[in-house]
Order: sequence, then structure tokens, then C-alpha cells
Amino acid sequence: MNPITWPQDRPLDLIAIGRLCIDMNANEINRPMEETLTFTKYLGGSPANIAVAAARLGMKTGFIGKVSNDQFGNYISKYLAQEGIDTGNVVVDRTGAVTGLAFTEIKSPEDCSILMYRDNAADLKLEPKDVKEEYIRQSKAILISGTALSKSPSREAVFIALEYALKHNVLVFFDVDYRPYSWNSPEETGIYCRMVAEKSDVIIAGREEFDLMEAPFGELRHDDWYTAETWLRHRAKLVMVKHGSNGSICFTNDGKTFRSGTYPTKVIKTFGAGDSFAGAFIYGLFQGWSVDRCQKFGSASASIVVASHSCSDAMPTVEQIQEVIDRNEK
Ligand SMILES: Nc1ncnc2c1ncn2[C@@H]1O[C@H](COP(=O)(O)OP(=O)(O)O)[C@@H](O)[C@H]1O
Ligand SMILES: O=C(O)C[C@@H](O)[C@H](O)C(=O)COP(=O)(O)O
Repeated sequence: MNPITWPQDRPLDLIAIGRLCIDMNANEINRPMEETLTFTKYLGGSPANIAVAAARLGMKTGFIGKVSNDQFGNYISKYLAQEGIDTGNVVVDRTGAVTGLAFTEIKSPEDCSILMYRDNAADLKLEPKDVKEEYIRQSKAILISGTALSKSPSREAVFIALEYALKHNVLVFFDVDYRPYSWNSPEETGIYCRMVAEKSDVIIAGREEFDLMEAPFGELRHDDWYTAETWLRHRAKLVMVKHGSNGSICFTNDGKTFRSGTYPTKVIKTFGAGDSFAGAFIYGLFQGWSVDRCQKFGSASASIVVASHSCSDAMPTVEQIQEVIDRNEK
């Protein structure tokens, strides 16, 4: 039903790798940051959000990451464990690094931004020795978040994880997850992300993120079909191009194209759309559903999260997502 296959004999479905952070979401919405008085704390970081999304949908999920040796780091590990996510490979930093904080500013549903405090962030201190071959071998798939490539030693740790995954036939999902403040230049982003994309089975990215991977090589065409052709020539079996509130378009290695719109909802903020979409889309692929059904499922999940105050905490269950689809198909 979809082109994705994975090894069956593995206890874990998905291991996410990369950022474990905290979102501080403004309580007083529709206000600039300068006038915001209070925030609510949530687990954050794109791969963390996707791991929570997958776990809430019933996938056996694990995480490879590094947290700060303080109360915020404890909070993150505890939250993951409460969600049923295996934290045996979430290591504690011993160098005095801190948890990355994302303060959200919600001026209006269309005008949202994030103010990041990420100097000396613990997640980017993940080292190659923190990545265990035996752990990766236990999973059907890994999810790599592009931001983990932005600095050493996390960059090398990701490449090690990628090689272990390829060696043990573990499916590789790559979400480019571009966060400009983590990188030195767009060229650096494009080059490193491209190195991972070339070896990934499924690439999930927005139009601008694919542009980043094409621009340094003089291939910038802003064209989804050209993008699909480029990546399907490598290892990818599925290329997902996200277009925000205009939905998404997905290309598969059997020459098919699938388009999906969005579900109407009362948007509070746009953060979390991509992570909820990715988590639910990946879940659908593992159910063996058709690509268009997976896309619908992802879209419906995103419509729930953009209508909520948080990202991680708002990740829906299968029943909640199905309810949105059923309601809109009446
Ligand atoms: N305003 C919105 N209303 C409903 N669904 C949305 C909205 N914005 C995005 N989505 C859904 O979430 C998916 C991913 O959103 P997108 O904004 O492209 O990702 P990211 O958050 O990573 O930039 C879209 O393909 C769409 O299905
Ligand atoms: O990824 C982060 O560090 C911040 C996220 O937790 C945040 O809530 C967010 O921006 C979600 O990203 P999206 O799903 O790509 O919109």
C-alpha cells in the first residue's frame, strides 16, 4: 500500500535522535513578547515532539539525546518516560551545558515566531560514544532531525547513528527541521543536510528546506517535481514536501504523486504543525496505509495541534485524529 518496508524482528518501532528542549509558550496570546508576562513550560524540540506524537499513537518509541544535568534535564527525561518513550539512551551532560529554551511569541495566528536561547545547549553535546550500535539495531526505524547536524559533536553522533542504521537495515526518516540560529550559514546547512538526505529512505521537509539542500550545488529551482526527481535518484523511497497551510505533496519511487490539503480549524499558533504531521504520517506508514491516507492522518493531527496551546502536550491519539477525519467527511 506504500513503498516503505522495515525489518520485522525488532522490539522498537522508532528511535528519534536529536533535540530535547523546553518550549515556553506565551500564556497571553496575540501579544508581542515584550508585553508577555507568563509562559507555560512544555517538552519541546522537534524530534522530541515527533517521538511524543508517535508514542501517543501507540508506537514503541525510544530516544537518543543529551539533557542538561539540572531540573530542566530531569523534567525532560521524566516527561519522555511518562509518555512510554524509552530513555535508556538519553544521557546526562557533565560539562555544565544547559537546556535549550524556545520562547514562543504569538502576535496572531498568522504571525508567530520563536525566540531561542540555545547557547551551550546540551542536546548538541551528544557524542559518537553516546550512540550505541546495539540500540539502533533493535529498532525498525530512526528519525534524524537536521538541527542535530548543526554543531559538533552532535553532528558526528548523527553520522554514526546513520551508519549503524544502514548497516542493520533500519529505515531512516530525515526531517530537515531547519532552525537558522543553530547554523553558521545556509550553505553549511545545505551541505550537511544533503549528506544525510542522500542516505535516507524518507525525507520530510518544507519547500524552503529542500531549497537549502539544492542551492549550494547550483540546483535551486523551487520546483517540487525537480526535488522529488533529485532525491528519488538517491536512496529515498518517499519524498514529502510540506507547504504549510497549503498542505503537502508527496512523491514515491514508483512514480506516483499524492497531494493533501488541510483540515479547517481555529488556529492558535502555527508551531507544532510539522511535528504532529510527521508523527502521524510515520504512524500511518507503519500501519501499511496508502500514502494519501497517511497524509490525511498527518494533516488531521496537525489541525488539532495548531488549535492547541502546546506542541508536545497536544499530540493526539488515533481516536482524536480519526474523529477529525470523520467529522470532515460527513
Ligand atoms: N494553518 C493550518 N491549519 C491546518 N493545518 C495546517 C496548518 N498549517 C499546517 N498544517 C498542516 O501541517 C502540515 C505541516 O505544516 P508545515 O507548516 O508545512 O510544517 P512546519 O511546521 O514543519 O513548517 C501541513 O502539510 C498541513 O497538513
Ligand atoms: O523544535 C523546537 O525546538 C521548538 C519546538 O518544540 C516548537 O514548539 C516548534 O517550533 C515546533 O516546530 P514545527 O512542528 O516544525 O512547527
